[in-house]
Amino acid sequence: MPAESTPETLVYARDLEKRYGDKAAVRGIDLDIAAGEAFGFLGSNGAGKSTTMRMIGCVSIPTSGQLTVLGLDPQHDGVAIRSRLGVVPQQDTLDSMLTVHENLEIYARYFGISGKLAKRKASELLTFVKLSDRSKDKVDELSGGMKRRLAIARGLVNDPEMIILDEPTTGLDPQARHMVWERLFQLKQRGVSILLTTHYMDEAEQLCDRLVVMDNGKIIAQGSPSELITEHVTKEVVELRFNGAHTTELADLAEKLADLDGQIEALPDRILIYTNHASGTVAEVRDRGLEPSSAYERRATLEDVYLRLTGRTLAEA
Ligand SMILES: Nc1ncnc2c1ncn2[C@@H]1O[C@H](COP(=O)(O)OP(=O)(O)OP(=O)(O)O)[C@@H](O)[C@H]1O
Repeated sequence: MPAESTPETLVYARDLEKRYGDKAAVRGIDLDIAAGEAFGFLGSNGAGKSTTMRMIGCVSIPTSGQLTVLGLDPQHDGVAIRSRLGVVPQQDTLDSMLTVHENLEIYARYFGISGKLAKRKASELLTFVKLSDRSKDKVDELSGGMKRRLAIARGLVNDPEMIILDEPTTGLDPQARHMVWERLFQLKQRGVSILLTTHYMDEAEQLCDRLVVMDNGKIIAQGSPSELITEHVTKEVVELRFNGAHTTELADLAEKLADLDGQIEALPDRILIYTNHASGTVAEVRDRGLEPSSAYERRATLEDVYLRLTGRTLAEA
């Protein structure tokens, strides 16, 4: 165990790298994730989030660098680490031939839990993820959100100290997402550490104590959601839209605002003004002869942080 990794350190990484042939998927990242944290990996497609999670989950061997998980070395103690982790992969890997209850019961056997104990555990977990009334149904009869909750229950079969979730709410409708979030809040309250990847800024803001923003295999920023916002953007944002105006026209309009107190960002469909004094900004815009078709003030979010750091919105990435 490296000197820097303490019993409270769940994940410790230094200069961690993963290459696939010539392609570097993860390019020398450092991580210090403490027990009890909800820790997020935020970034666009191909940023390296899943590859990092796979290394932490001991299913992918790092090409170079240092990595310890729960104080152990994944290359030598993979089995011991995995027995203490819960993993909820991005792809649905539930067994559609089995019932909801059987999925949990049979998965429990991989961890040496069988018989009455496995049945009891499956029932308890179905209560936890609010699927008790569907326990005899086949998995295919569940909605996407229910399947995701079942996958979370399955990841909890071995009472893990840490659960790893790869994009837990991608593709779910808002109500289903909230159900998943609520279960994850509950888990956190029970002291389970949570690692998750997400494309969703609101998810990261809701769930994560700390997070890293990844881009092109590197960590480009890290901190709590509020630290990231304070460090990289202003408190408030004014969003301006101009009927029918797109990239080129908006870039021209943005130039007329260059002397305003704030940073101006022209997107393909709107102009953003980052400022600490949103009130009064729209009047100043009008003073310069510009008439937005809509203007509204909001607080800055992680989406703004991502935009400032990469020059792209996550939707464009
Ligand atoms: N098994 C593999 N073989 C070759 N290249 C891979 C492999 N797995 C991932 N990559 C590449 O590594 C890079 C990082 O991929 P990764 O899946 O870690 O990104 P991600 O941030 O999780 O993206 P997403 O949000 O789409 O899941 C991508 O360019 C991807 O094509």
